[in-house]
Amino acid sequence: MKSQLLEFYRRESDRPLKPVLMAMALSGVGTGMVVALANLGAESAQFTPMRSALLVLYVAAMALYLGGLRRALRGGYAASEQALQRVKARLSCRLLQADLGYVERHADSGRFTPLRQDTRLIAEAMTHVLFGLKSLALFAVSSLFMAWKSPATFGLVTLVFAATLPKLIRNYHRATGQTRASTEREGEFFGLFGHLVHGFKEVKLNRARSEAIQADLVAKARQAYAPRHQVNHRSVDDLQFSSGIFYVLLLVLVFVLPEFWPTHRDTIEQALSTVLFQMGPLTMFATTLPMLARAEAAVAELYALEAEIEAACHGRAAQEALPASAEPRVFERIGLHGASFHYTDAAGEVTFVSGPHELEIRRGELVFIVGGNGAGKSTLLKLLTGLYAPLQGEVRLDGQRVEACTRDAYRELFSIVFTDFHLFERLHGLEEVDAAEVQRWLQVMGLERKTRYADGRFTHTALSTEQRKRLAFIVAVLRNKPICILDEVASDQDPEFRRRFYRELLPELRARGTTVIVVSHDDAFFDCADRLIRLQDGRIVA
Ligand SMILES: Nc1ncnc2c1ncn2[C@@H]1O[C@H](COP(=O)(O)OP(=O)(O)OP(=O)(O)O)[C@@H](O)[C@H]1O
Repeated sequence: MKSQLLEFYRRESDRPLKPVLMAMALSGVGTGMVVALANLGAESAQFTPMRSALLVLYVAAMALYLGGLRRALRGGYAASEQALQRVKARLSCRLLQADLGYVERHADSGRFTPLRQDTRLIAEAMTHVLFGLKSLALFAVSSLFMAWKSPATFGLVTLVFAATLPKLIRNYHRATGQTRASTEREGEFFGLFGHLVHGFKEVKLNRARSEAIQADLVAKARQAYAPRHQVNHRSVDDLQFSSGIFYVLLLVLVFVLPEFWPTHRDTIEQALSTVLFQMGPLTMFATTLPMLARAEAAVAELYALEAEIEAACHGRAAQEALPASAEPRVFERIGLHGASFHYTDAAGEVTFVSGPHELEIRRGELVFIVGGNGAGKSTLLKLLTGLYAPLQGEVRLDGQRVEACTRDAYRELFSIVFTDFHLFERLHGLEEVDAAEVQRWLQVMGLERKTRYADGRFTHTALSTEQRKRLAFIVAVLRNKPICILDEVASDQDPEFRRRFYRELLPELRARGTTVIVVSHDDAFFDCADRLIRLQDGRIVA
């Protein structure tokens, strides 16, 4: 039986798994020997050389048990933690290489919940793997003891065990499949739960919406529970079946066999104690199976997510730190030449086409992109900045086509504040920034009494939406990139700030050599731009 879980630990960790499993198996053997030797020792109270030998063996078995357990648990936990840390790091690094479209499609869908939930399950599963193995080893030792004490009973137990095992294995595989189905449903539940948290204000204000969401959440939770419920039921059935069959066996041994086979009466006590001795590990093993099935499903889910992210990377190699020389710091012009992009819906139908565009922006320009809502301004920016690869045509930097292999470096030209900007907790990548410079910008933006900059972060970010947008603007400016893109940064700011933004801040940025591209609806300030680019229905019209 091939276990994806064991394969996962083996593949993802440097620590060899075999010695860990071996140590746990030996620990199980040690436990079995301790119990068997105690049984043998109890047979006679006389001090004989035989009893002394048993005592020595008992101490050795105890050492085997304790030593094996320590080695196995320490090694096992270390291997599973290392494996998970490696997979989490790999997945997050690969996600950074994935297409923006893929992340946009799944951002609110709960698709990334396996990273949190499944990794926890896999971490916990190591304990179940090890104790399951220990139970099997213990079962094997007790069987040997039984074979020695009562070969007939051993034969009977082996027969029963052989008849039971295929059913347990079949159920184990079925449980793995059903747990995966349940995980998918759970992802949908967490997706909706994320929406609830983000849209909490709206939900709070509207009873009908709140009730509908509640009903949807309950339905999704129930759908996730249904397959898991079946798995749980079957595991209880399995447990009942495997222990029940042993009780039947006991019944046969104690009440039936002696009637037909009188000599069996002499060994009945021994047989009885060894069968009872076997029941513990077997029951323990049966209880670990559902947990292992869940972890197997979690591994499959995690690798499926990785394959999906990998596909969204389109064969791009894992990113190594970009050499500073690869980052274009100086340019003369960037442009779109016949470049177009489109969105599709779930059925693959095109829902919006941006382009084809002919556009060139020169170094030092202050350009405004204008147009109605949904005209395609943000999409054009994503195309221009290399966040979306053109589906047709090309993006050029100083006349050179930007290829898949140079797109990462090309993107380094830009710092951007999008309309749906995100403020990270720390100013990642700005560790060397001059604190006095940050303070100066906080003053310029009228935020000096609202927050401070310390230890690589703004001390207080629970500000109004527009104040947060000003912080995002500061971060973009501090990045000091050749091109700064500001998507509707000023649209909802107060009139005085808006005036300063268009009349003072933008010219200041241009004066220090930054090319500035601004998306704006503020027609009162269109005169500030060197050039207007007007969009309508995804096309540049002027
Ligand atoms: N990630 C996306 N997936 C699918 N369709 C999208 C996506 N983003 C935008 N669209 C669609 O593309 C069209 C253009 O959107 P875009 O955001 O580029 O317009 P915009 O001019 O920036 O709008 P606004 O002024 O309202 O911000 C819209 O019809 C929108 O529904």
